[in-house]
Amino acid sequence: MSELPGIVIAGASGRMGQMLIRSVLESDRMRLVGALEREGHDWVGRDVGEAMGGVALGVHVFDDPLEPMAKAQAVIDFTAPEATIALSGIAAQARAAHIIGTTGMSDDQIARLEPASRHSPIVRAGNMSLGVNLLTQLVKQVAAALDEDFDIEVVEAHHHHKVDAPSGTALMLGEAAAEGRGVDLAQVRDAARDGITGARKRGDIGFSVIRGGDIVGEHEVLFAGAGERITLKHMATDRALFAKGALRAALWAQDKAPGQYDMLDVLGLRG
Ligand SMILES: NC(=O)C1=CN([C@@H]2O[C@H](COP(=O)(O)OP(=O)(O)OC[C@H]3O[C@@H](n4cnc5c(N)ncnc54)[C@H](O)[C@@H]3O)[C@@H](O)[C@H]2O)C=CC1
Ligand SMILES: O=C(O)C1=N[C@H](C(=O)O)C[C@H](O)C1
Repeated sequence: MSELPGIVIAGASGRMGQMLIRSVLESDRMRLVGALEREGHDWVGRDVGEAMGGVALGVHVFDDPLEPMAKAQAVIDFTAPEATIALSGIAAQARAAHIIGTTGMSDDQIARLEPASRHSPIVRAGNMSLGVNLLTQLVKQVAAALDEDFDIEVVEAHHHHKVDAPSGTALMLGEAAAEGRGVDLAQVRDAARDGITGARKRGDIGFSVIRGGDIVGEHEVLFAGAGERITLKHMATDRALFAKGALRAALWAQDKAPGQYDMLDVLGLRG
């Protein structure tokens, strides 16, 4: 019988990193072969189980990805944009799938993933949950059915530690709305209202951002017309759902050709 796919978790000590490690350990379809943290982090060199406050697992935390990646069939990466770009090159060398949950990447940074995707599959999504990915398809459908008499607004709320805005999910939802309407999001995006902004521009897609407490992730797309409003909403109450999607992507990617994919591909939702 062939061995279970070996998984490396990047950003091991983070909110998602720890959730992902627990999820891999609970899975009977994959095995944890390594953990990564940034250079200088106090987890580097330690057993990851002990660093998490539990029993030793015989799996160590590295700051250099080369050694753990040599044993990996996939790396699951919820870190930060520049860390993700650097890791893409090493995943490509190892011919391992790179599952990217990191958000806040600029268009230039996303373009820098392309060389790696010629050697191994990359699955990247601003939100790995089934619910949000289904919601993008509903948003696209509603946006296609309504004209610009309906103003589209995306509202998101997250915990006070989050460093990027609008969230990756809000941008996915904005992209879905723009696609449904047949416009380029970059041309209609309005994400910075403050002061005397002037009246809302017809056709714009607006973004509002809330940061507070321990909110896991809430997203609402509002279609506001004259005398009526439609709202489509998703609420995440447990980070486990993002981890579940990421593990599913890691398994799905095992027999895929090099290239760039997203969770619509993984979940078979592309419409
Ligand atoms: N796509 C999705 O479904 C989801 C995406 N995210 C995104 O995942 C990212 C991480 O989120 P959190 O876990 O909440 O943040 P966090 O700040 O708790 O964790 C990030 C971890 O990455 C580590 N890191 C930074 N540079 C590194 C490097 N070069 N090598 C290895 N590790 C490095 C940090 O030390 C930290 O432990 C964010 O971009 C967030 O928006 C979060 C939840 C769901
Ligand atoms: O940083 C987070 O926590 C989350 N980030 C993702 C995003 O930017 O949309 C996904 C989820 O909402 C949680």
